Amino acid sequence: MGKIIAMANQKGGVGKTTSAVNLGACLAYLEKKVLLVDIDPQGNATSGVGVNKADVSQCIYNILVEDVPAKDVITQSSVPNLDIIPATIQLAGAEIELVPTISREIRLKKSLEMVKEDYDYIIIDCPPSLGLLTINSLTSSDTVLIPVQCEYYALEGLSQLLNTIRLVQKHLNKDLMIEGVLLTMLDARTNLGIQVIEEVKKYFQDKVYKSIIPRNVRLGEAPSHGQPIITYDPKSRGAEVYLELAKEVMASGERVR
Ligand SMILES: Nc1ncnc2c1ncn2[C@@H]1O[C@H](COP(=O)(O)OP(=O)(O)OP(=O)(O)O)[C@@H](O)[C@H]1O
Ligand SMILES: [Mg+2]
Repeated sequence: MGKIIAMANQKGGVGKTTSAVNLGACLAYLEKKVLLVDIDPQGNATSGVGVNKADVSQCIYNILVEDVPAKDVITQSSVPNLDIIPATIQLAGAEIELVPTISREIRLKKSLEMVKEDYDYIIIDCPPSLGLLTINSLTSSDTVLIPVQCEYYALEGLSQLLNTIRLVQKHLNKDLMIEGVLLTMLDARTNLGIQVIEEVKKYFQDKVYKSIIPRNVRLGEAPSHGQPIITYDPKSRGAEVYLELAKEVMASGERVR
């Protein structure tokens, strides 16, 4: 039975997609069967694993709004063991179209239940908002992984996210847990980064991963080649650290079980 992890933070550009793609690809590299779910209309996770959005005939929109079964939408990525439910710009309308529909918060959950058995991990790349798409993701998930960028105001907005998580726990998914907090884009040359690490650790304590993602040029380049870092440049520091993260995620799952 697969573990479903939502990669969420409503703040834009903190490394959600980079982490969803690269954690997913590293778990796949470690021989886990992984499904990446792109639920962001920007579709960056989709193109990040080598799927051309222009060639996508059905995407997550059709699952959420038209009840198309997930298995009809799942596509193979450029990476062995890594499948994807793609997103295209069509999804931009879903947030509004879903408002008057029945069971609008549990549509993704219902759909993923049908394929959960086929995977070890399902990773959902959320959009930068706390709207219905993110609510659907949190409702479907066993845990939420929160990427936090190592910059000034890193903790700003996190109380809103934690509040949304609490509301989802209360009304929609009582078993939702925090998987962990991932520090991203650390520039080790500055004192600021070190201060942010201390601040985030004070707040989230042992929930913070030991693996801290550095700012790494190769990580920024890989998406434009439609590849995760583990295939684009396996020897880069970015690849090493995402592989360490994948091992941490696997180890913590084993502790819980
Ligand atoms: N560790 C890193 N080193 C260098 N560049 C990075 C790193 N992580 C992310 N980036 C780059 O920073 C930008 C934002 O990252 P990403 O798209 O992963 O954030 P996001 O939280 O998914 O953004 P959004 O909220 O728009 O969905 C991208 O251009 C990405 O390639
Ligand atoms: Mg993103």
